[in-house]
Amino acid sequence: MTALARLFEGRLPDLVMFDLDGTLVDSVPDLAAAVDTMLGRLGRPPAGVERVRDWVGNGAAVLVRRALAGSIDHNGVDDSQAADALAIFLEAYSGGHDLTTVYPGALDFLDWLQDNAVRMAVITNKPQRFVQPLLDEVGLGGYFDWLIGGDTLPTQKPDPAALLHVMGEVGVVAGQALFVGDSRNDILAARAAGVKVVAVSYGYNHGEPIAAENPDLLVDSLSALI
Ligand SMILES: O=C(O)COP(=O)(O)O
Ligand SMILES: [Mg+2]
Repeated sequence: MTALARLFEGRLPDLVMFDLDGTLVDSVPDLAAAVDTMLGRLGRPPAGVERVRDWVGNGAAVLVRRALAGSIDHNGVDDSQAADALAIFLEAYSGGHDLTTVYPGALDFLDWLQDNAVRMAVITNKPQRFVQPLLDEVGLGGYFDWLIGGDTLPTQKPDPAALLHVMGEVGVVAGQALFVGDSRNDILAARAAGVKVVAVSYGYNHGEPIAAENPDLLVDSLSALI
């Protein structure tokens, strides 16, 4: 029996919901480039990929505020400057996703789920407008029936609303659904929705080991779930 089937008492889940950044794709090089373009336009020094990696996961507005603060704690950032900076960032990030890559093992797992008629969704805190274009650019455009961005619904992860929304649309109960993610927000959202959660060890999670959040399963590659 596969590690995944063990979580579902011998069968496969009917629905697998995926986080995007840090789980399916390594998007930080493009996000960091857009952050650094924004900082440069404001006359500030670049942040660089390593720092931006720890700031991703709460959506674009929070990423920009963290970049302006130079730290994960963005209290004290001026709201109107943050709004201006966000507009610059969104424009810069619209330039494409040339530096974004699919993680090893992700494509194999998606193909395997598709072959087994498992329904799939992406639930990300990334703004909705970037999700389909990014998936298309990296060759993952054809796998998902539902794409929920950080601004699609009134709340974003760790709120479980997006998971509950997709589960309702598919008509799948919590016990037959799985969430796969890289960060604390993913685990909190999955737990709040009552669904099992697999974490990947290679993602972002603000520089903290995701094992500390006690996922139901922790894998170094999505191909380990096949
Ligand atoms: O903060 C982001 O934009 C990325 O979020 P994700 O990890 O939920 O895909
Ligand atoms: Mg993520």
